[in-house]
Amino acid sequence: MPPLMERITDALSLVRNPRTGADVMAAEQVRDIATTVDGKVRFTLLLAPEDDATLVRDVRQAVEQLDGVSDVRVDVRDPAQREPTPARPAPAPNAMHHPTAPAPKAPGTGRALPVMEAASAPKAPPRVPDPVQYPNLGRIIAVSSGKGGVGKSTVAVNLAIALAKAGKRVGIMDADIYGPNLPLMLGVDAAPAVRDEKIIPLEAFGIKVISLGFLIEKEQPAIWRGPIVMKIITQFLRDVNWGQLDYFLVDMPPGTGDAQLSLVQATQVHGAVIVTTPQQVSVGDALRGVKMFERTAVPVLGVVENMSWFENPETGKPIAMFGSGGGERLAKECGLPLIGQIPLDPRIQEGGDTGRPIVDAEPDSKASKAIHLVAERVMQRLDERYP
Ligand SMILES: Nc1ncnc2c1ncn2[C@@H]1O[C@H](COP(=O)(O)OP(=O)(O)OP(=O)(O)O)[C@@H](O)[C@H]1O
Repeated sequence: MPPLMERITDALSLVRNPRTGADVMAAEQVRDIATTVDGKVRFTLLLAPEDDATLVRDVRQAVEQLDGVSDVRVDVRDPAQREPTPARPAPAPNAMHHPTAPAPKAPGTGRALPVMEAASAPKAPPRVPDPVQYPNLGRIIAVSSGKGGVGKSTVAVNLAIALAKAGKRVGIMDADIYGPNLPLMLGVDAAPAVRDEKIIPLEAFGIKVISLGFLIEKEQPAIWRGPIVMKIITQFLRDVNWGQLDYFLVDMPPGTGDAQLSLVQATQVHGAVIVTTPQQVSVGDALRGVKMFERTAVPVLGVVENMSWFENPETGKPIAMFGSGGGERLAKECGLPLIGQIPLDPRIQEGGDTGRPIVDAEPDSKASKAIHLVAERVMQRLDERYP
């Protein structure tokens, strides 16, 4: 049977708005679909004043009749209303914490996010939550990039392992909710256990890791937005049993969207690392990222240029494959230090695809050494800022 989320979206695609004749999925009238492990489904329906209210019943019925669905909750919202900002989640435990809640399902059998019970559309006026301190997480570092595909996750994972190899206690959270790829890169993919109302992170290469990829059904459409993103991030910070860490890395989605804002609203981020590539002619995207962190009082620790050069296997000389100077230009323009240049190395991609990051697989490679250098500089910059 296809995953529940797919069946829900398929069922909703058959529901037509009598006023427009369009199906509610194609017309983007349904938002923020969330499921729990025990079959509770919740979503928002945008219902304009001129729409027929029977649409609420129709969408509910379409989902209720699906196998495995135990409860359906439809939050109706006027599309003219501004998207609500969630109030800070109440400390009270939600579905995931319920002692009788079933454990997450095994991998590949239709996992669902065990977090959505409390994800109600707030009735109170929107307010921005106060950041919460999580002293057990140590220094919180956001690894970010202006664009996708520059190697941000690769840098985050290898940096985390390099810090662990330096004797630090390290955790990493995949906030790249639109394309969580830490499970693949670290070769771990299982539904984490829940013990004493906390999620137990998985461990790989000496680091603790949690990813939405462990919890959602595969191929789930990327429709996490606004309030739901905030919920996920808060739960990953608060409801995962991280133990005491020295460094907590957050692999951000590219750009400056919901997740970036949610993270800085949810907690104090001690520093950000911006990953870029040499060919980034225009530094505009990355610059916007830097500005966003600065606006939210998150110090940017530096710029890492990835895929900086390629070593000619015959001569051992570096070749600038993709032009040069992008990282330096960005660093200069933002008044930031360039804290590392990582070469293009096919073994990095191999390591990413096979779940054996290069810092572990090829510790003596130039790429690994460059990453260790980044780790040292990150630690140093944080020590300077937070003596
Ligand atoms: N220095 C490198 N040398 C060779 N391949 C690399 C290097 N850095 C990253 N890659 C490869 O490039 C691809 C993109 O990397 P990655 O997924 O880390 O990028 P990203 O910026 O996190 O992308 P997105 O945000 O879109 O997920 C991957 O296949 C990765 O293995």
